[in-house]
Amino acid sequence: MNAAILGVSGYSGSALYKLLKEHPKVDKVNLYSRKPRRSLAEAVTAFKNQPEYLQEYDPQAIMAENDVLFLATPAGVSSQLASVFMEAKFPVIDLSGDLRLKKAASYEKWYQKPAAATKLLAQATYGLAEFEPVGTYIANPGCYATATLLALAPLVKEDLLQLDSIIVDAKSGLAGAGKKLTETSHYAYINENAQAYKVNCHQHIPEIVQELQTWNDKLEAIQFTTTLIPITRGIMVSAYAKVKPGFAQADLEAVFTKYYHDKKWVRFSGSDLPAIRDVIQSNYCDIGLSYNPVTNTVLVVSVIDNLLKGASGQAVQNFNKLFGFEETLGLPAIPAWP
Ligand SMILES: NC(=O)C1=CN([C@@H]2O[C@H](COP(=O)(O)OP(=O)(O)OC[C@H]3O[C@@H](n4cnc5c(N)ncnc54)[C@H](OP(=O)(O)O)[C@@H]3O)[C@@H](O)[C@H]2O)C=CC1
Ligand SMILES: CC(=O)N[C@@H](CCC(=O)OP(=O)(O)O)C(=O)O
Repeated sequence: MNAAILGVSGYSGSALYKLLKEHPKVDKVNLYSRKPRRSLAEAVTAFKNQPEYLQEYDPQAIMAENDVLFLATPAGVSSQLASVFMEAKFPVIDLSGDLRLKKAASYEKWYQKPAAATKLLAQATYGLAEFEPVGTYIANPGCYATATLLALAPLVKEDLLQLDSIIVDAKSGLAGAGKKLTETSHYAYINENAQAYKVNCHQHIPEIVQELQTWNDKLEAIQFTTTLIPITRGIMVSAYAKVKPGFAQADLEAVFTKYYHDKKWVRFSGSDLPAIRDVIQSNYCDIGLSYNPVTNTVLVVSVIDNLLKGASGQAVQNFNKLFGFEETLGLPAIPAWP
């Protein structure tokens, strides 16, 4: 089987390249770029011993030479590229947010860019791997959205929360912002610092709410804040909510165990709250919870490696599901420690 990547020179594209090169069912990885005729070594110095060249982006050639295309491009790109692949029913796994939101107006409001055509939005499948079936065009979830949705799913699906009380405090390392340098990604700014950003306007808010509403249509909104912290990889989500009367720590743990005991890439640890370090360089989402009977509030902590479970790892998980492979194939199950 051959796999194509557009965007290999970016952070999530590079992580994807490593996974696909080591995947037992992938014979060849073909790389395409808007800046072709470069060796991979020129595009990503860490890959200087790898033989591939970046080829011209040509949808017909991509479909002729590959079985699947991964798009690891920024928002605003795949909305322009998707239609030719959808018309041909050619499998695409899109790491960007372009086809995650079902309503074009919502995309335009939160991303401040023109949306993909409504027909394309309708054909894309939201790819939260633990809960959604795969389609031919998979809109891979956002990194914060993945960690948040996995933290809240059992509680929201079982209707155990006061739904207007959900507050999500999410923290991310810098690799989540991609390779582009900005004012806030200089070492002098990020080092020994923490900064809340995109408060009440983060593009993952509508994505999270859209998915939560498919699970519980009484939910209207969540409070969601993102903070940049001085690490390279990793996301920690702390989700707080008031619990309906009658539930204690053990009851909540039982619900999480029911949902996650058979999920290969979620490790629920009861009242032991996970740390970002526990999942780095793996495809795991680790989750723990603590119920406070004094305030009637549950805290659920979830951690992921944003470049793996939050991007390329979940993309390969979806690839495995799409082609009927074991969900764990080609994915790292041993985190880097220390
Ligand atoms: N980083 C993360 O943790 C996560 C990222 N994502 C999503 O994955 C996508 C990629 O993110 P990330 O890897 O961080 O981004 P980067 O900025 O690191 O990389 C972007 C890649 O896209 C390529 N690219 C940019 N513009 C175009 C274009 N017009 N046509 C073709 N290729 C283009 C770049 O190539 P070049 O500049 O060399 O031409 C580069 O390879 C984004 O949509 C992001 O939101 C999702 C979850 C987590
Ligand atoms: C630290 C950091 O800047 N993170 C990015 C994560 C975006 C992302 O990867 O998600 P999309 O695919 O939805 O754009 C952010 O907060 O926008």
